[in-house]
Amino acid sequence: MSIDLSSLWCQVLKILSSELNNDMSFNTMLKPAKLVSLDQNIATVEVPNIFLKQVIEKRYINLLKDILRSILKQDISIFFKVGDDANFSGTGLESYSSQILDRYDSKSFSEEPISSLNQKYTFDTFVVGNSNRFAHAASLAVAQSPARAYNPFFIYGGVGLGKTHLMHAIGHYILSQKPNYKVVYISSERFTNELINSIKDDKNVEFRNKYRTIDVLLIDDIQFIAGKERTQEEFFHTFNALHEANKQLVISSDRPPKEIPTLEERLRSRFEWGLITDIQPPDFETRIAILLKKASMENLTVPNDVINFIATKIETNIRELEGALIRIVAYSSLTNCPIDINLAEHVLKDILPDQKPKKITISDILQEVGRHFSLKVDDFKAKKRTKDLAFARQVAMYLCSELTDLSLPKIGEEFGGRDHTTVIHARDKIAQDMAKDPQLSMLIDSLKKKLVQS
Ligand SMILES: Nc1ncnc2c1ncn2[C@@H]1O[C@H](COP(=O)(O)OP(=O)(O)OP(=O)(O)O)[C@@H](O)[C@H]1O
Repeated sequence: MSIDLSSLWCQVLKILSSELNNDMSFNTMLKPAKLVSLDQNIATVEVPNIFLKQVIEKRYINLLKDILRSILKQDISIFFKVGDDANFSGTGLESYSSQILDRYDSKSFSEEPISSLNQKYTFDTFVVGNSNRFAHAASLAVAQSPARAYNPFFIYGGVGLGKTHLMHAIGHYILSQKPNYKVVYISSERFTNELINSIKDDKNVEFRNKYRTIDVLLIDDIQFIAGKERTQEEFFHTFNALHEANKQLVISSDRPPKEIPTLEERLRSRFEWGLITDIQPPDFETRIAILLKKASMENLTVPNDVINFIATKIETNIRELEGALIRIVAYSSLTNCPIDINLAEHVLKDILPDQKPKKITISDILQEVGRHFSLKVDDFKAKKRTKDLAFARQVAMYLCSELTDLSLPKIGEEFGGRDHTTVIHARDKIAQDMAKDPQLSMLIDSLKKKLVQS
């Protein structure tokens, strides 16, 4: 793509500043960011420090994606990296940038092996609790006997629960015992991009050699290759080559193999050959232990009541748990205020305004969809069946099945006593059409966003 990055970024910032209507957050959070590369459909945005990186990732990534999509007419993934530019220094937060594992350096295809293990992700720094005890024990067994204990080893669990950490820990452990081993950690997204680049650069053979001659392959977020035929095909052969050569494969995903949609059967069954283990969200005691460990690793002094407060507020994502701790410490150092509950409340209120997801009702959905299609709520319940109305009704049924926990018969009942099979048909039809029609997909996204935010 030959695009002038700075003029593209200027355009993005212009739209952003008018969308946000909020000069403060625009000036402090987003203005210092800059677009440093756009490779295939991956944009890399550099930000001055980890604090801004976390805030922008949490709050503005969807908006930025929408804007880039509207300008470039294609879906763009965005990765943030903390810049080492001198212009960015002086914020007092640079020390935190070392925590970033820059997994997404998406240059052209390179034959160099990747050995990007994060020094901080070891078994020593991993806090074991009920939620991850089995995953930890199995990871250790794999690390102690690569390709002999469990192969492949498949770890799954929700966002930010330690899957990547355990994979890196396996890699470090194996390298400490067998320094000559070729251990490769790669995200599935990068694997896909390298494959695309190797095709583009006519380097298929080199790509194959690179991935089929290693001793341990740690591949993260495998759900990303679902639906990507060529990547699945390539990965299938990589998997076979490594497995047949008795090399260790460790795979992570946000869900178990059988729940990954559009994953080829032959891959799914291979993922189930070895051991599958899950990681659950940590309980309160484990959250406290993780915060204490993190504070001591970073030499941070944080009072116990503040640690307790963070552990109470953030229940499901360890990345957010750590992020909250860092934000509180960063805020205190930038403002020279002591770390106490008041400051923690202030910082977390700002960053995590609403911990509890809003409960969305059928009536909310009918009103929102009705507003979009200029229909009255009663129209959805009526027997009338014009083409436009039928489509709006299907959209509303789809949203009801996605955003409420009501049963399908109950949803049908709310739409003028329709049968639950009508709801199933509407739900599946919209889901299938969304996969083919980006405009419909954008419409559903924007309706969802409005419903969640209203
Ligand atoms: N048990 C743990 N002990 C200490 N730190 C942990 C633990 N679990 C997770 N973390 C930390 O939480 C952060 C997020 O973990 P990680 O990146 O491994 O999550 P993930 O499950 O791979 O998330 P994603 O699905 O987003 O890739 C990391 O900084 C990691 O070190």
